[in-house]
Formats: sequence, structure tokens, C-alpha cells
Amino acid sequence: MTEKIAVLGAGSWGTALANVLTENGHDVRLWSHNPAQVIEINEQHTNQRYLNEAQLDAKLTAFDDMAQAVDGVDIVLSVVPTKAVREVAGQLAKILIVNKQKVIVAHATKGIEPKTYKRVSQMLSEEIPTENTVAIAVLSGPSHAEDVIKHDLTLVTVASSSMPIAERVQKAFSNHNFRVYTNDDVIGTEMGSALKNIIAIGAGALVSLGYGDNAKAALLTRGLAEISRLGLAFGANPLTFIGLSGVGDLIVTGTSKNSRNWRAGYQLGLGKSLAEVEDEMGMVIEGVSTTKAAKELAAQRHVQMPITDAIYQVLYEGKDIKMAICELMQREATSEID
Ligand SMILES: NC(=O)C1=CN([C@@H]2O[C@H](COP(=O)(O)OP(=O)(O)OC[C@H]3O[C@@H](n4cnc5c(N)ncnc54)[C@H](OP(=O)(O)O)[C@@H]3O)[C@@H](O)[C@H]2O)C=CC1
Ligand SMILES: O=C(CO)COP(=O)(O)O
Repeated sequence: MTEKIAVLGAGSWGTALANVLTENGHDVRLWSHNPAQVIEINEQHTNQRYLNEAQLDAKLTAFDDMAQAVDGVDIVLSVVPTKAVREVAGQLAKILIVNKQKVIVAHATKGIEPKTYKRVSQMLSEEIPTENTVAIAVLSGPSHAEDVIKHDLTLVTVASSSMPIAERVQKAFSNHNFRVYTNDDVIGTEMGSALKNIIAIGAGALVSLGYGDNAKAALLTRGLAEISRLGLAFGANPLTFIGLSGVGDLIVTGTSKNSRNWRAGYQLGLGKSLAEVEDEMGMVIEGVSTTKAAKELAAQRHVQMPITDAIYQVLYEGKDIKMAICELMQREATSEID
């Protein structure tokens, strides 16, 4: 079945996902708030700022007018950074209300909103009226845009409380390089994919500081333990954390130079300031604001997250990373399973 789909946000991930959907034969409209980028995508079939020289499917059409992009579509996929979710969803809601249009609202954003501590699906359901929403779905998993655009093998999951909708989105994305699973655990899927970014910052720093493979494995494993603890406190299915949006995404983000969060940690380990790192990246480093949200959420729910606390101190209180590692190693001895 050919779907009509609008993708909101033409950064690296929005463009790569829009390209997968276009290659799958769907009618895809990619919305960007940058008119120059729209011209580049439509005329050169590239998005150089975000995906270098990668050649996009010539059928992928970009729009700078969201109303045109959304007109008549059945699925809207939002792929903007967490900090832009409400603004973009608010714009979408106005259009859907005027059009009396009801759509499947999917998203692929990985973060938690600072201050409200809301997950992305919660923000979307607050901004878009239920009368205009068929259901909400989240696409997540180990999937760097840089690999997907090269058609490297990628496995992801689509979570929704509505299984028929998860299956419809699964079908829209699936092809022989891009395999999609379903899951009904939206909370666990969103929490795993947001919280792994914090651990990835730590993993990048470990490498530039010269620590070895044992340290990396330890960080990812104990990182997963605290991600799962916080997720369980919010009612997530524990099995989600050993799936693609849990350990899968933690592995790719915590070990890959393609990861913006890993690269940020690597630069911090070299002694750069957070401001310098953010400035030089030019792309979103979701783990920075999610660290703040997660630390406060953990305190609220009395969940122990020592690695997140340590990364918070490095990012926001200027603590020396080696000192933070030293303190983590000297915590009171404890049981592995708690
Ligand atoms: N990159 C990846 O491989 C993956 C990313 N993700 C997640 O996807 C989300 C997006 O990441 P990614 O694509 O990497 O981010 P990028 O930084 O590459 O791109 C973000 C895009 O969002 C646009 N944008 C930012 N603010 C607004 C706004 N207020 N209104 C409209 N558009 C806006 C930017 O436009 P402009 O630059 O013109 O301002 C840019 O096109 C993140 O949550 C990330 O964690 C998930 C899986 C893989
Ligand atoms: O979530 C991602 C890959 O699955 C992308 O992570 P980064 O934002 O760190 O690049």
C-alpha cells in the first residue's frame, strides 16, 4: 500500500528516514523551515550540511510550507530535536484543525523535555488534539543516519499502544535493508532511546581519556542498569531494555564515531568546554539536556543513577571527568542486582 507521509524536520535523521520511505515507493513530503535547504533537496537531491555528499532519491520532495507538506497525508513523522517538538507540533496542530484532518502521528526524536520531564509522545499528545490524532507511534533503535543513507543493514522498532498502527508504520518503513519490529511499550522505547545518549557522552570521554575495553563494557552495562531502573519506575516493560531501543541503541551510540553524543563526550575528555563542543558540533547533542531531566526525574522517583549524576556534574558543575570516574569507582560496595 502506498502511503502519503509528511516528514517534519530535514536534519540528518529526518532526511535519511524520508529517503527510506521514498525509496519504498511512498508519496513523501519532507518539510524544512529553511527555504535554501528545500531548494537544495529538490534541485541537487542532496542535504550537504547534514548528510555530506549522499545522493537522495530524486522523487523525495521538500517543502518550506508545512501546510502544503501535510495536505492530504495519513502519516506525519516528526523528526526535530526535543527542544523543537512543541513548536513544530503546535504548527502542525493548527494546520490539522483547519483541514479537519486526522493523522497517525509518528516521531523519531530521542530526548526528555527539561523542566516538564515529559517524553516526546506526551508532548505530542498535549500539542495535537485527539480529534486530529489516529494514534501516536515512536520509531527507535540503533540507527545512525550516516549508515541508513548508505543502505547499511539497520533494525529498528516501532512502538505504539495501538498494534494495528505500529504494524502499519512497520510496513511503510520495511525493506530488505531496513527491518522493523513492533513493540507496545511506548514508555520503555522512549526512555531507553533518550537515556542512552547520556551514557554515550560518558563512553566517548572514556576513549579520549585512554581507558580500555573493560571500562567501556562496564560503563555500557552499568549504564543500562540505571536506564532500566528509571524506566521501570515509570512502568516500562523490562524486556524493552534488552531490545533494539534499549541495549541496541546503547551499543551503537556508545561505541560509534557517528554518534553526536559519543563525539561530544570524546571532545569533553580532551578538555574542551561544553560550550565549545556544542558550538563545533552544529547538530543536536540530545544527551546534554536529557542528563538534566534524567537527574531530576531520578531524584523525584528515588532511583539511583550514579553515572547520570556524575555526567551531570561534569556537564553542569565543571567537575573534572577523571575525578568523577574516581568517585564512581570508590562508591560504597553494592550488589549488582537491586
Ligand atoms: N542523526 C541520527 O542518526 C539520529 C537522530 N535521532 C534523533 O532525531 C532527532 C533529530 O536529530 P537529527 O536529525 O540528528 O538532528 P540535526 O541536528 O541533524 O537536525 C535537526 C533538524 O531539525 C531542524 N529544526 C531545529 N529546530 C527547529 C524548529 N524549531 N523548527 C523546525 N525545524 C527545526 C533543524 O533545522 P536547521 O538546522 O535548519 O535549524 C534540522 O533540520 C534527535 O532527537 C535525535 O536524537 C534518532 C536516530 C538517529
Ligand atoms: O540515536 C542515534 C542512533 O541510534 C543517534 O545518536 P546521536 O544523536 O548520538 O548521533
